[in-house]
Amino acid sequence: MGGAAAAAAVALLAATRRRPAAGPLAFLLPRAARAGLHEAAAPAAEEEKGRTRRRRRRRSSSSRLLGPDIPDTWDSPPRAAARPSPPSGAGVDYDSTATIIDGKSVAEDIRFQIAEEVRQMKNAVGHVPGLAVVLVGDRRDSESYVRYKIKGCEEVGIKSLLAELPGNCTEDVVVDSVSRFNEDPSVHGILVQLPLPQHMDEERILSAISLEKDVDGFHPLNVGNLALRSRKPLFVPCAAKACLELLLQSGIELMGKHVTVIGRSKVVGLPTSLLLQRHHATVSIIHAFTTNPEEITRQSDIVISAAGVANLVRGSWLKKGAVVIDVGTNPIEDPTSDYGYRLTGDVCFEEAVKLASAITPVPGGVGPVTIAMLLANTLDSAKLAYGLATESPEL
Ligand SMILES: Nc1nc(=O)c2c([nH]1)NC[C@@H]1CN(c3ccc(C(=O)N[C@@H](CCC(=O)O)C(=O)O)cc3)C=[N+]21
Repeated sequence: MGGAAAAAAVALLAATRRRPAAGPLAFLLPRAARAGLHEAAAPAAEEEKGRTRRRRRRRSSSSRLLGPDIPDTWDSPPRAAARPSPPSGAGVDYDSTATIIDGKSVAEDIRFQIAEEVRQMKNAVGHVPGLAVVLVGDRRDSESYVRYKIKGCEEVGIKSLLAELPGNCTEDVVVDSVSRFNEDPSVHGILVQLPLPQHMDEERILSAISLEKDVDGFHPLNVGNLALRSRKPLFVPCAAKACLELLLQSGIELMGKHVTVIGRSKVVGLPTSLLLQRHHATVSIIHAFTTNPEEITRQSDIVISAAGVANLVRGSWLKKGAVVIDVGTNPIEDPTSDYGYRLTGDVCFEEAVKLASAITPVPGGVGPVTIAMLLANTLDSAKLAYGLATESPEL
């Protein structure tokens, strides 16, 4: 190592040591992770900010949710702050409360359309789509989500199959169950409900799902194709699609907007941030090691929270007029409710509703649309299987 490189390495080490072990969201982490592990700070490379780019549509066929396919063409030399955008909703009276984005009715419309397509499929090929759900263990929240999924299938005429396995079964038993569904031609989508019991290797079980039936979109090839803008994944994770659907249907501009995604899970945070980049948003991702989450979030035009922490996002985290999408579904003990608990989001709704220009409630926001997107992915998979798809993704 040369002198300069060695000096740089020492400086980096020193900087690393100076960093606190974890940021304010560290309570999200298991104890072991909090104690020592931490990641390199992400360079705040907001390259696109303030620069103009030529907008040219190359291909009109890319589907709406995957975002418009526009090349990154940089003006040279870059002009700083070329497009100062006014604060979104400027001039609006913020004493008035936010528009409540009605996920239930969006989901209903999507289900109506899916039901019609399922009928057409049955007429054309004599088959309906099939969804298999694998539920391991007896978590109450997982049991309710699985119930919603099966009810959704019934409403649109999709066949559903449920494999319920005990929490103490072996990984092999789960993989066998997945393999049987892989081979069943009446099954077009397979979903293994997460989280799995701690002793199980999630990656092994999820990679047993065949790519063509991965309606959750968690297969590495689907995630990779989502990340590569020139490619199209077979399936995009349902919650990410739900967030984009709600933003697009609410007429919210994404191109060039600063969006903060709180959480980086494969179920929500990661795919949502990738999808947003395909829509040309400038994306900040906040997680348990982020040192200044409140500051970053307060600069955002749009905040999407999927941290799984009740009341994490307070009013002080939001810029006036921001759009808030709350993906959190946190079970809170409530003896007065039917199942002994109720759901609450990540966002302190009472505070946020006074500042935001639009906000999704919990329940009745992202959740129902997520289920509708699962049904949509299952329908798409069946269309591919029966040769009814008009547009084939790249593999
Ligand atoms: N392999 C896998 N795929 C998933 O997509 C997946 C998962 N595992 N594990 C858990 C999370 C969570 N999730 C929800 C979906 C719908 C509602 C939903 O419909 N919520 C209603 C609930 C209404 C109520 O209970 O009061 C609402 O928000 O209105 C909630 C949560 C999917 N997930």
